[in-house]
Amino acid sequence: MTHLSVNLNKIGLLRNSRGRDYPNMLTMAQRTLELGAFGITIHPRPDQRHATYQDAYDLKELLKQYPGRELNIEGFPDEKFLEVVLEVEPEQCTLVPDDPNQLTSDHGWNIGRDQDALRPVIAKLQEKGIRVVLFMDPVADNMALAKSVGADRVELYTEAYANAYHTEQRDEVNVTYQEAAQAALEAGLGVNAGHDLDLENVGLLCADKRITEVSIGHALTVEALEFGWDNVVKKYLGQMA
Ligand SMILES: CC(=O)[C@@H](O)[C@H](O)COP(=O)(O)O
Ligand SMILES: NCC(=O)COP(=O)(O)O
Repeated sequence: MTHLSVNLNKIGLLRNSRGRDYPNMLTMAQRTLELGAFGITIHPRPDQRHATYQDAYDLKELLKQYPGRELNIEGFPDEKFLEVVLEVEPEQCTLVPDDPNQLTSDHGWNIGRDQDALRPVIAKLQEKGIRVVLFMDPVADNMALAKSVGADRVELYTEAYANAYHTEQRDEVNVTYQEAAQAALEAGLGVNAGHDLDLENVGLLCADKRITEVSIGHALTVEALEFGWDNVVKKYLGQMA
């Protein structure tokens, strides 16, 4: 079974849009873990508009109550990010080549260009026992390079797959991802996947069992609204009766 790590960035975004701690990140993480999710993912960006660095510390404390479950911290390895991750010691850290002001993640690493910067960062994280994942476009030929800089896993960036899912290109694009996953496995890497996965598209991607873990946040939050909205509106109408 593929592991599900629920990305709580959008809970952070909602919380940060008002001056109080609602929704509460830890409550939502606890509910998620109690429901059986394997892990919690956050992606604190430099402006902390989603998850904050403090969330990383708080979630690590919570995860101690759930042995065998994992905290995955994603982000660009700038000085502050690395300081936090090395202190928090999550089970997994996913390095993502985001610019500081990027709306959302939109490309994988160019390892040929960035290998000299990545190698020492990966080694430092691994010294703390942290599993290191590189966010990668689904290019089979680049998987051996990811292994050569020391990564433990890759995370395949799945926006292109999600975009193709409702088109005639779906199967062809899925094959591209499966080939990239197979190349990663053959290079000795584990395979994660994420970005724009949702209830409709995640099944096909994971069907061939090459993918160990998916992290899902944006669509999961929207789907929670979609599936919960009618119920809650009815409850309010009940209060007005
Ligand atoms: C690496 C990746 O694909 C995710 O971290 C994604 O960027 C989710 O973050 P947001 O929902 O905050 O854009
Ligand atoms: N690594 C991807 C992730 O954590 C969540 O991406 P999304 O589901 O918010 O697009």
